[in-house]
Amino acid sequence: MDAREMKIKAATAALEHVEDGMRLGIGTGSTAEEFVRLLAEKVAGGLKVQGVPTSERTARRCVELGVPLKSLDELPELDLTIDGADEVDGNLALIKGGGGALLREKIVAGASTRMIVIADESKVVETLGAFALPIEINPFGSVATRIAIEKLASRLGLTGELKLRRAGEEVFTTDGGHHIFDASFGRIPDAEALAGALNSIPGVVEHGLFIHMASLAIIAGPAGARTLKANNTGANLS
Ligand SMILES: O=C[C@H](O)[C@H](O)[C@H](O)COP(=O)(O)O
Repeated sequence: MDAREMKIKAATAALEHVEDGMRLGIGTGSTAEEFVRLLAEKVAGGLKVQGVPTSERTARRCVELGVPLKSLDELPELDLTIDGADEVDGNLALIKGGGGALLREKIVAGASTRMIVIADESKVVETLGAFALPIEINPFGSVATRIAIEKLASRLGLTGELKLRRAGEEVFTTDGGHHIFDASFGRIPDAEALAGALNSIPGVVEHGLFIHMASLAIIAGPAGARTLKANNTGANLS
């Protein structure tokens, strides 16, 4: 099974959690896009859902494929969000934001009763941090914000490069008009402490640590899909 087939496998299993009439948060990224494609087929077949997209990219894809959309202001309470991740640990703590959608993803997941993560086995780690942590910042005072992040991380025993994300020649700009530092801290033993600390820096808009947000991860590997719940419990799906 190649990488795309694994994403499809996870997205297919996630679709089983979608029920008629649901208000659905719809994630961003290549795995979430497989979910959108499969969801659109179900919608064409009569399934009634209302989706809230986590990015302009996902919104465009939903419109192209005919998935009905609402804004989060129109639909501020959601039943379920299905989204991808860059890393997942055994307690379902996540790193997200590789596609730059972390802020809207976190707002949408926070407005949802449940969040299900879909990913392939390559995303599962023992300790978060091999993937550089996206930190969304306000462009104003970004040098001061960088220094504040570095000082604070160092107090937690973390050091590493903070790379300003670029899109070709330009600085990458998020849907919210912000910039992103990708922080290569390496292993993050206490993600909760880092998350809290980053939230205390005024120039930090949001960070890609999603802790205690997901209730289930559907992980697809060459042999099939399995579920992962907090504290390493879960089951094989096929
Ligand atoms: O900002 C992007 C998101 O957090 C994505 O869900 C994450 O980067 C995973 O994307 P993919 O499914 O393409 O690996």
